Amino acid sequence: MDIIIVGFGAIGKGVAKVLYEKREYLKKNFEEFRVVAITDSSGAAIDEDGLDLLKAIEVKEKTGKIKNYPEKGKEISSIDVIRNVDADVVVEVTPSNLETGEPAKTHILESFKNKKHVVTANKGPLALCYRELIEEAKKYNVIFRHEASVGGAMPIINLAKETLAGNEILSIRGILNGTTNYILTKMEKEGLDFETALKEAKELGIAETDPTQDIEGLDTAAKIVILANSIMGMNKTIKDVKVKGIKRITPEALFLANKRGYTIKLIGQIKDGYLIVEPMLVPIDSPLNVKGTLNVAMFETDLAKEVVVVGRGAGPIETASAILSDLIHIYQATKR
Ligand SMILES: NC(=O)c1ccc[n+]([C@@H]2O[C@H](COP(=O)([O-])OP(=O)(O)OC[C@H]3O[C@@H](n4cnc5c(N)ncnc54)[C@H](O)[C@@H]3O)[C@@H](O)[C@H]2O)c1
Ligand SMILES: N[C@@H](CCO)C(=O)O
Ligand code: NA
Repeated sequence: MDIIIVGFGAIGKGVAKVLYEKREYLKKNFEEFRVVAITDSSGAAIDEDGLDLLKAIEVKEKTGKIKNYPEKGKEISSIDVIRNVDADVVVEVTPSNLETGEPAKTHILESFKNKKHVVTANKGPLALCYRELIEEAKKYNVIFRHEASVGGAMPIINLAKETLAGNEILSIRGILNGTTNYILTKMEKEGLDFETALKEAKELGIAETDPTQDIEGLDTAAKIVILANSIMGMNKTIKDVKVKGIKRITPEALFLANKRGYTIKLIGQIKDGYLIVEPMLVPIDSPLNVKGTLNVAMFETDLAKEVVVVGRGAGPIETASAILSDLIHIYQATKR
C-alpha cells in the first residue's frame, strides 16, 4: 500500500519511524506499506518506489527541510503532491489550526477528490467542519479515519464506533490533553514551575505547534467537539464549547487540593448537549486521576453502562500507533 505523509514534524517522523520498525510485520501480515512522498513546509521528497525512511528522518532532523532529501527532494506544494503522486492513502499531520482548519482542510478535500483515502491526527478541520468532511468522503467513496485526533494512542473513536456499536453514549468526561496533564503532574509531584514543565512537554514533542492551544484548553475543546460529532451524533463546532485553561493553576493550589483529598485536572465533558472544558477538582482515588501524558475518558452508555479507557494521549510513537491502526484498517477494507 502506497502512502503520502503530509507534514513531517514530531508526528510525521513518528509515523515514518513506526512504518520502518514494523516493515517486516506489515509485509508478513498484509503487504509492503511504502511511503512514496513526504511533504513539509519546505517542499517534498518523492520516490514512487518508496523513500528510505531513515534517510528522510535524518535529513529532516539535520536540515529541518525535507526538500534536502538527496536527488528526490524538490520545492513543490503539498497540494501538487496530493494531485500528482500516485498513492492509496494520505496521512495528514500538519499543525492543527482551530480558526481556519487550514492547510489540512484543503489537503484532506483534495485527497478525496483524487480518490485517496485519508488518515489524520489533525483536529482543525474535524472541529470546524466535521459533517462536510464526512459527506465529501462518502461522495468520492474513500475512507476517512482519525483515531489519532482524540487521545492519541488511547482507543476512543474507533472503540465507540466498533466495540460500543449499538450503544447510546449518554455522556463523556475525561482528560484529553497530554501536555496539560504532564504540566499539572510535574507541578503536583515535583513542585516544578509552569514554564519548566511546559518546556519539558515541548521537548517530548507532545505540545501543539502553538502550545497556547494546549494551555488555554482549546485542544481539549476541539477533541470534545470531534467526539460529540463523530460518536454522539451531534453537530457542534468549537464555538459551542465553554472553555477555561490551566494558567491560573499553581503548585500551591495543587498542594491545597491534595490536603483535602483532591487533585486538579483539565476536564473535557459532554453531557445533556453541553460541551465544557475547565480545571476541576478530582478525588485522588477517582479513575480520572491519571498522571503524566496519560489521557482518560469515562463513557456513560445505555447498554454497557460505565466504560473507562486510559492511554497515552500524545507523543510521536504513541500517536503513530493510532495512525498505523487506521492504515491497517484501510488496507483490510480495500486490498483484501
Ligand atoms: N504531538 C502530538 O503528540 C500529537 C498527538 C495527536 C495529534 N497531533 C496533531 O498532529 C499534527 C502534527 O503535530 P506535530 O506535533 O507533528 O506538529 P509539528 O509542528 O511538529 O509538525 C508540523 C509539520 O507540518 C509541516 N507543515 C506546516 N505547514 C505545512 C504545509 N502547508 N504543507 C506540508 N507540511 C506543512 C511543518 O513543516 C512540520 O513538519 C497536529 O495537527 C497535531 O495537533 C499531535
Ligand atoms: N498537544 C496535544 C497532542 C495530542 O493531541 C496533547 O498534549 O494532548
Ligand atoms: Na485515540
